[in-house]
Amino acid sequence: MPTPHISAAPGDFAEVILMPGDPLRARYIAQRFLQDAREVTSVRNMFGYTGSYQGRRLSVMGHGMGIPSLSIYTTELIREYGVRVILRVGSCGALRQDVKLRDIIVATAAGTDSNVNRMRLGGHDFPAVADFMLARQAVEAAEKRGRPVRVGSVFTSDLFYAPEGEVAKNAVYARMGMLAVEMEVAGLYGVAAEFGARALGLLTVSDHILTHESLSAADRQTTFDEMIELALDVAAAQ
Ligand SMILES: O=P(O)(O)O[C@H]1O[C@H](CO)[C@@H](O)[C@H]1O
Ligand SMILES: O=c1cc[nH]c(=O)[nH]1
Repeated sequence: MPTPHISAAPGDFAEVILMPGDPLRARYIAQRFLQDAREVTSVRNMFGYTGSYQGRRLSVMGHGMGIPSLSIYTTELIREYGVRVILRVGSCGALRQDVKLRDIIVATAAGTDSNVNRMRLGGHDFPAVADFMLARQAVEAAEKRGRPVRVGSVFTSDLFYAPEGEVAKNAVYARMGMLAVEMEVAGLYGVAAEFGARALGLLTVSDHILTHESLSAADRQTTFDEMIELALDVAAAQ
């Protein structure tokens, strides 16, 4: 049944879905990589498509920016549409000099300044970790394609434009081993845990917090093919 945020009919989504924040990146992925892609939802222009990739039924849909938006779409996809595997394909800002623009990150875990996972766990800390098999398959797919990836934790921030005190914390996140900052992965892992799905965040570095290099909005929409191909390899293996 349609939800307040998704107009698709029952069965319209595949069990495996790729999710970028940007709905236009979702459209790009559907048009470029899926066979027989069909738009299944467009409420609020948060486009979703279902088609196939290498013979496997597959969906792609935007999840918007920030944990609250992602949580709405992923909860409804899992609970109402039977989605079982969610692969976020996002952008992020590098926190360390050894992480470069356009590097691909397999986000095995995420710290966060958001309170949502504590709300899920009675006020306690939640281990926001990726599904191990999905992470392993992503790393294996990268090795097979001869494509280097960074594997490690990221920081999921509620604020894109952080006040000075919060910006200063970027150095702490880096010191604590985090590779990059973005805005959804910790929330995705919390939703997946609560509703029994499996999830992985793959990220491409679009900005550098230390060097201030950055990609354009157009680049973020259409030039993440190397990461998307890895996500498709993982999706095809489910
Ligand atoms: O490019 P996406 O997937 O949207 O990811 C990153 O970009 C947005 C901020 O510009 C946030 O959603 C952040 O997580
Ligand atoms: O959340 C994000 C996404 C991309 N780049 C950043 O600096 N932050």
